[in-house]
Amino acid sequence: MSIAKTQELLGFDEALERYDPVMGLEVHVELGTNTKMFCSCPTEFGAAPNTQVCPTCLGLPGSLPVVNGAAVEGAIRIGLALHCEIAQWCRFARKNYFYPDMPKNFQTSQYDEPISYNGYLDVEVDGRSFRIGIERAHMEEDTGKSTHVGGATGRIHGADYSLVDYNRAGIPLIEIVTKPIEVPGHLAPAVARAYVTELRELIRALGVSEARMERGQMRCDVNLSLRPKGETKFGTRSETKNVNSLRSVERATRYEIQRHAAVLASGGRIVQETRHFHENEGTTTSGRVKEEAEDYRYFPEPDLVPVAPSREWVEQLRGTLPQSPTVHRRRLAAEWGISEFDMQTVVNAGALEQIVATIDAGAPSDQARKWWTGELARVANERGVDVGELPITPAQVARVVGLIQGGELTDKLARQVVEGVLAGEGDPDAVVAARGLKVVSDDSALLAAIDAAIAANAAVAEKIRAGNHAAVGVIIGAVMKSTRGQADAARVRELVLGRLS
Ligand SMILES: Nc1ncnc2c1ncn2[C@@H]1O[C@H](COP(=O)(O)OP(=O)(O)OP(=O)(O)O)[C@@H](O)[C@H]1O
Ligand SMILES: [Mg+2]
Ligand SMILES: [Mg+2]
Repeated sequence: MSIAKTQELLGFDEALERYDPVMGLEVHVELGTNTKMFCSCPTEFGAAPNTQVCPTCLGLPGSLPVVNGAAVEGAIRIGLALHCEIAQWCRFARKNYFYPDMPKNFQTSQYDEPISYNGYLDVEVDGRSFRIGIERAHMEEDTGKSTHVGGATGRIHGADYSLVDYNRAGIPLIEIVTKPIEVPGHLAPAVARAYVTELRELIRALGVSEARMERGQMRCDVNLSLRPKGETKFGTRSETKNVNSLRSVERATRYEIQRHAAVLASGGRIVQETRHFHENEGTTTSGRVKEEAEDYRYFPEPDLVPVAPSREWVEQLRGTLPQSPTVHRRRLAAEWGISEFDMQTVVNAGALEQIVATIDAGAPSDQARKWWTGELARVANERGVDVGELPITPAQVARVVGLIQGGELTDKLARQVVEGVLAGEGDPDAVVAARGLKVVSDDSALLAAIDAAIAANAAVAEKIRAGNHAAVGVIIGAVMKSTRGQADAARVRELVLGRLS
């Protein structure tokens, strides 16, 4: 059943003839610290619900928060990597609102005094570079996680009941907010995706988070507005919350451009509201009318001392920054002998990390690239997920490549092995065994198949005997068919010619 109401859309190109989009991206990153932001609860992913909680992260009376130094360090390193200024002195603030996933009824965040501000990140799309301004990157804590059960939709409206897990409440978050982004409209969705991709690479290079979007370790809010061409004043924005894959960031941006355009073109008004993106339908629906900043009644957190990182510490942390992802990619491209354009294809496929890991597991770089940007990218696209979410590991891909190079699999058989791994049939070797996919390398077995093919194609065999070697393909084809593609074609050719000379 389609849940999202079908909404009038304007064609993408048509929308961009009349309006220019303005975007703002808010990315939340969960830091991979051992303990939470303001208490010493563990942060392990996947623990039984409500087992990693204490009076502080549950907001019980009498509990007091203490700032996690490792989280501040992570925040500063992220700020420095984004070319931000680091505050000499900053405070936490209470952001007040009521929601069941937030036991304290306020979120400890930062408001007008973020730890870092005014930076940028460069991204590349279609061979063009865009500098995305960073407004600020501030520290806060995550909320609990709610699950809405039953009802007609499985969503909060109409659910029978909701469950909440507070293990996530209090996990350190860095919220990275861009300045308004103005790029050529037709590139806006790709630039949004490229920005989140680049940011993810950077966060991983820093080692501060695994930034796995499918685990919610990195989530993006897509703010979007349109303004009539030639106008300078920004239009009213919508804010699509918690978009959780690279592909969805791109799709949500595109959808909102088309939806805004349809509303505006028909004389309607955009209301400032939060929206939800639905992966299956590729649409957004209205969430809640957005609070204004004053609705949150921000005020300085009285239970925490200000954070005043010394300049020596900041400079020392600057010294720990990794090579920028751009420089790192240039080095890899040179190592692999590919152009920067090919490298961009790899990055935009979101496959860089998988390829590096596959090479580390022993595969040559061209083979690793071929699988991740070819067959696996195709399957990911078909399933509507990012390649990193496919149920196959770099080590498994490296094993498949190894089997091809050892002459035990042909390319065609290898694709079936990969299909088996993706279908959950186990490791490559298990799939080979279970599906009987090994190359038939035993000559006597091949000869039996060859003799049968010769007998079935007597006229062709006669031509080959008479010296017409071009006809050999017919016999090879018949052998490949009878061995279900499990023979090595080159070896079959040798044997057929040997038989018929
Ligand atoms: N008219 C607009 N059109 C598109 N983007 C906008 C517009 N005005 C602001 N933005 C962008 O939207 C984002 C707003 O994020 P910000 O965190 O500042 O505020 P918020 O969304 O009100 O707060 P919250 O953190 O509670 O979601 C920024 O990236 C900003 O650049
Ligand atoms: Mg927002
Ligand atoms: Mg925000």
